[in-house]
This record gives sequence, C-alpha cells and structure tokens, in this order.
Amino acid sequence: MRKRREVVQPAVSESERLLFGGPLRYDMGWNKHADAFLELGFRAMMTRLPGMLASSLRLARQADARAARVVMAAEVGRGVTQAVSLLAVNSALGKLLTGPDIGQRLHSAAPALVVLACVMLLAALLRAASTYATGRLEPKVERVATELYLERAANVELAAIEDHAFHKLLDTAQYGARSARHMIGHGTRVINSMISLVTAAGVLTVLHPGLLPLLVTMTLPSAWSALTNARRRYESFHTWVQHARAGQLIGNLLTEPAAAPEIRVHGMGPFLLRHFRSMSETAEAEQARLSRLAARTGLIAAGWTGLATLATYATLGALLLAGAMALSVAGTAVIAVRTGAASLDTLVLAVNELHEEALFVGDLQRLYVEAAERAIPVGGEPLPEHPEEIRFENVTFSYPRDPQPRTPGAQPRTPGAHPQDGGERSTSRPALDDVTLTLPLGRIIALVGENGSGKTTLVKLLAGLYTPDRGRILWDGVDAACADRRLLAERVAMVAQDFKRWPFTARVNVAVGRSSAAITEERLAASVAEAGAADVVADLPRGLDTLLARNFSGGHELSGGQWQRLGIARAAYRRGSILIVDEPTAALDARAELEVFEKIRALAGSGQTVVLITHRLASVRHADLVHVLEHGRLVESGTPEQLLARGGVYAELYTLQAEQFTAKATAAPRKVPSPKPA
Ligand SMILES: Nc1ncnc2c1ncn2[C@@H]1O[C@H](COP(=O)(O)OP(=O)(O)OP(=O)(O)O)[C@@H](O)[C@H]1O
Repeated sequence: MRKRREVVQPAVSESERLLFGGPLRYDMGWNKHADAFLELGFRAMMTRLPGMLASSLRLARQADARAARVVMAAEVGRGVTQAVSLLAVNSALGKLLTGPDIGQRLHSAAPALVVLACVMLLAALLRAASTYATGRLEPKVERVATELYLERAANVELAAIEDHAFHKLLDTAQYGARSARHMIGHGTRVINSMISLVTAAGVLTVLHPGLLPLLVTMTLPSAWSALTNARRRYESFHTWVQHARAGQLIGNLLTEPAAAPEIRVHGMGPFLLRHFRSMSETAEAEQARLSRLAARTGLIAAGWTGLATLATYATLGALLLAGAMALSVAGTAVIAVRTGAASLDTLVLAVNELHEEALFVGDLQRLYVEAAERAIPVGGEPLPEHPEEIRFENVTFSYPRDPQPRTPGAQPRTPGAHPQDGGERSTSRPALDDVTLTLPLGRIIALVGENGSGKTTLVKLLAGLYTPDRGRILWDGVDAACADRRLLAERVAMVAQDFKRWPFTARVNVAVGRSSAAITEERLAASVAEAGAADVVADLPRGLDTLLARNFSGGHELSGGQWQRLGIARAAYRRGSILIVDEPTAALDARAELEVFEKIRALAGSGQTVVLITHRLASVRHADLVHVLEHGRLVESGTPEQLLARGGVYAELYTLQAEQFTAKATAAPRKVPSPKPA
C-alpha cells in the first residue's frame, strides 16, 4: 500500500488563539485534494492529462471558440516548425562539414539555411498569434467561470448559504475561476512542449537510438524537484489559507471607516498592529521553511542533472571517437538533446501546474453540482389570486446547526447530506415550535414577543426563505411548499431588521425593491413619499443620485434612521401585496416613528396586508390582530384590547413599557462634587 504522507499542521500562534479562538484552517474539502494530490505520482498525473486538457479545451471553447481554435492551430504549427528546423539544421550541418571547398559547402548548405530562416519566421508568427489569442481567451475563461459561480451561488436556498459546509465550498471554489484561466496557459504549454518533445525524441532516435534514454535521465531530477516543490506549496497553501485571510482581515480593520472611530477612541491601533505582526511572522516562518526545502531539493536535482549531462556528452564523445557517429550528426544530436531536455522540463512543469490548477477547478465544478442540487426550485402550483388568509398549521422549524466543531482534525460530514434534508438540525429547542396561527390578508397583523422568541423566523418562513421541518403554510388551500417560489416572492415586500444598505446611489437603493422592472420617476417619488423619506432625499447633496458609500469618492453616509426610511421606501417601491416590516422604527426618533406608523396604517387602509414586528407596544395598538410568541411557541392571539384585558404576556410587556414613561424618579439626587481649588 502507498505510504500516506503526513500533512504538516502549523503551530498555533498566540494571536490566533486570542483573536479567533483557535487554529484557523479548513478541516474539509482541501483534505480531499491533499489526499488526491499526494497519491498522484508522475505516471498517474500523465494518465489524467488527457482529461485535464479536455476540460481546459471545453472551457476555452465555451468562452471564445474562435480564439481557442487559433491557439490550438498555432501551437500545433509551432511544434511542426520545430521538427522541420531540426531536420534543416541536420541537413545544413551535414553539408557544411563534408566536402573539399568551403565555398562549395556553403553553396550546398544554402537551401537548408533558407528553409531554416523561413521556418523560424513562421514560428515567430505562430507564437505571436498564439500569444494574442491566449491573451484574449484567458480573461474570457475567467469571466465565464466566475459568472457561472456567481449565478449558481445567487440561486441557492438561503439555508445553503447559511450552511457552514456549503459556505466552505463557496470559499474554496472562488479560486477555481482564476485557476480555469491559468489552465489555458498551462494547457497551451503542455501541448507545445509535447509536440516539441516528440519531435526532438524522433530526431534523436533516428540519429542514434541510445541517446533517447540519456535525454530522459537528464530531465528526471528536475521533474522530481518541480513535483516535490509544487506538492509542498499546495499543502502549505491549503493549510494556511484561513490564516492568510485572517491576517488580511486585521489589516483591513485598521483601515476601514466602520472600525475607525472605535479604534481611535479605544486606542486599539497598537493592539491590532501587534497581532497583525505576530500573525505575519508565523506565516513568514512557513515561507522560510518552504524556501529552505526548495533550495535543498533544487541543489540535489542540479547535482543529478549535472551528472546525467556529463554522461550524455561522454556518450556522444565516445560515439565520435569510435567512429560510430559523424561530426555533423553529433552536432544535430547536441541541439536535439538540448531542445528535448528543455521541452521535457517545460512539459513536467506545465503538467504539474495544470494538475494543481485542475484541483481548484475541481472545487468549482463540485460547487456547480452542489449548487444545482440546492437551487431554489423552479415552477410549482400557482397561488390563489386574492387569498383571504395565510394559515400556519403546526409549523416547526430549526436552523441548521454548524456540523463541525472548530477543532483540528474534525471529521467532515458526509458529502451531499444537506441540513435542509433533515440531517443536521440543532438539538436545542426549535426556533418555531408547533405554531398554528392565521394571518388574515388586507389587515395589520403584529407579531410580538421577547428577543429570540421566533418572530423574524416566522416571517422568513412566510416569505418562502425557509421551508418548515414539519407542518404547512397554507395560502387559502395551497401549501406554500408546493407553490411556485418565484410567484410567492412576487407577493412579498420586506424591510428586514438588517436590510441591506447597498453601496450604490439612493435611487438604486430604493428601486432595487423591484429590480426586474424599469425605474420610473413617478414610482420612485411615490415610494419615497409613502415612506416619509422625502426630506432625507432632499437633504442629500445630489438628491437620488447621491452615492451612499463613504468609501468611494463623492460618497455620502446616512444616519441609521435615514437609512431605515430608505429601506421602507424600497419595500413600498416593490408594491408587494404583503408588506413585512421587522422593527421598522428601531432607529427612528419619536416624531419619525409616529409618521412611519401613520404611513403603515394608511397602506393597510388601501387593502395591503402588513405584518409588523415591533417591540414598541404602543405602536401595536392599531393592529387588527396580534400574535404573541414565546420561546418559539404561540402563546396568545387577539386584538390589542382583548390581549390587554386578558392580562397575559402581552399585557405584562405592555405594562412594563408603560411604567417606564409614568414611573417617578425615586432615586436620591446625585451629589455633584464641588470643584477643587486650583
Ligand atoms: N440564521 C440563523 N441561524 C441559526 N439560528 C438562528 C438564526 N436566526 C435566528 N436564530 C435563532 O432562532 C431563534 C429565534 O430567532 P428570531 O430571530 O426569529 O427571534 P426574534 O423573535 O425575531 O428576536 P428579536 O426580537 O431579537 O429580533 C433564536 O434562538 C436565534 O438565536
């Protein structure tokens, strides 16, 4: 059985422990590569070569078929020119070294020399064509691969994005697009050096069959050295990928605007710098280790190459002395050996690099497959045009749990077992536990409950972002699980608690509410007015065209409350028949809060359904129906008056808040120390 090499585990730095709670490394995904890589010798790599070349070619043809054809034709042409030039050299040397008169010899060698010049010119032209076409092809290949990556990532279920294992795949697969680009260059080099090697080997075999093994012997040490170093680099890259990212993260924290105030007020600069330095030093030690090993391997390989070269030239000398080879043939042999050795060197390196990149492209291809499996399904039953109610029936839902503790050497979960499939659910209490409730449409429905009681989770299920583990969500009679998810999303507009502050203009920040439709000024103005955001927009230096991102020149920053009003304008712009607002007034001042609730009430008056999550119970007074959640369970339902009269959880929370406004200051007045005399 093949002996498996140990993967070197890096020492864990103090900074890693303190800032990130332990070693930073991936425990899945790349390990599969490492095993695959370590098991591959040169022979196995050559066996895989056709597959790797075919996949580069497929990518190239997908990106730009014409450029791909030019590259192929130019590389094959260059190989042929090398064969012809070797033959021309052989012929010219033969003519130059035999014959009595130098003038006569030159004259007879002239045709071969002319052929040589023409072939060299052609080779230069072909090289230029290949360089141009490869240059055109490479960025397109990267773009096509990246587009596929982004498209698949954007289409997967929210649960997949939140799944730790899938996110790791997203993380590693992002290198695949760049690798796909590099594969073109390496693939070209492989084809070119193979043709050139076959040419040189063919010529050598014709000249003297004994020279061929010598050619191989000369190249073996550098092949071994290239393979060994690449393997070490690959292992190291994967072991350190998270560490490198964490180092960059600390660097970014020191410069990003969001962290800047705290860094200054709390004097965190030296602290972060110290840890940046410490983590960089740990990474540098790894680089130094790699360089030391590379230098040692290089020296050993150079020694063996020197010996093999000596043996080759000694053999040629012996053949000349023994009269077994003409001087002209020996000259051609020297050129063929040098060409062949160079080609073999290039071939080994290119195959090795192609293989390394192919592993990353393999990650990308795995992502394509897994993302397709976890994509939001297309099609399904149509929802009723004007449903009367949405009913949650015994709905239970738990968030997928992180399947891997962050300890080195943890076992990866079984590939393909998605938490959404029911494999890895949190063993703690579900976020929603056997909830049965009704949301009558065209009304204001408030969801109330303490932090973590499951309100946001409930509206996420309502919006189709997750599907229940048990129970059903019925739109009149239609189960949302069987409905067309695209049509369901069409009906919903949502201002989430952590809605996205897009780093674009104010106009786009509102109009992304319905990005599939053309932006219209009337709709923009109406939505901004509905959300009470007109004064926010009026105060912007360039109105709706103001860029809302401070880290770009000309960018502007909004306050939390101003952002919140733009968020509401975005939901209004969407014109969904169900408006979900999660803590819409958390960042608003008292006047703005009142105004926003007035607007929300007005929306409900026009027949829109409003599902409102808020902790401000005074604002809930105007709701038609209130559902109270506690620890993921529904504990009360009714109108605000009914719930107050009942004296349950709602009444208790309401009284607590009301008391804060009415309670008299009972604490004794604070003594103000008199200023000390100077
Ligand atoms: N994306 C998530 N992944 C894992 N657990 C989550 C996630 N979102 C929420 N939870 C958990 O689900 C439970 C319910 O959370 P949820 O956000 O629905 O509560 P909430 O009632 O909206 O709370 P709040 O009033 O603080 O917004 C909590 O225990 C929370 O920790």
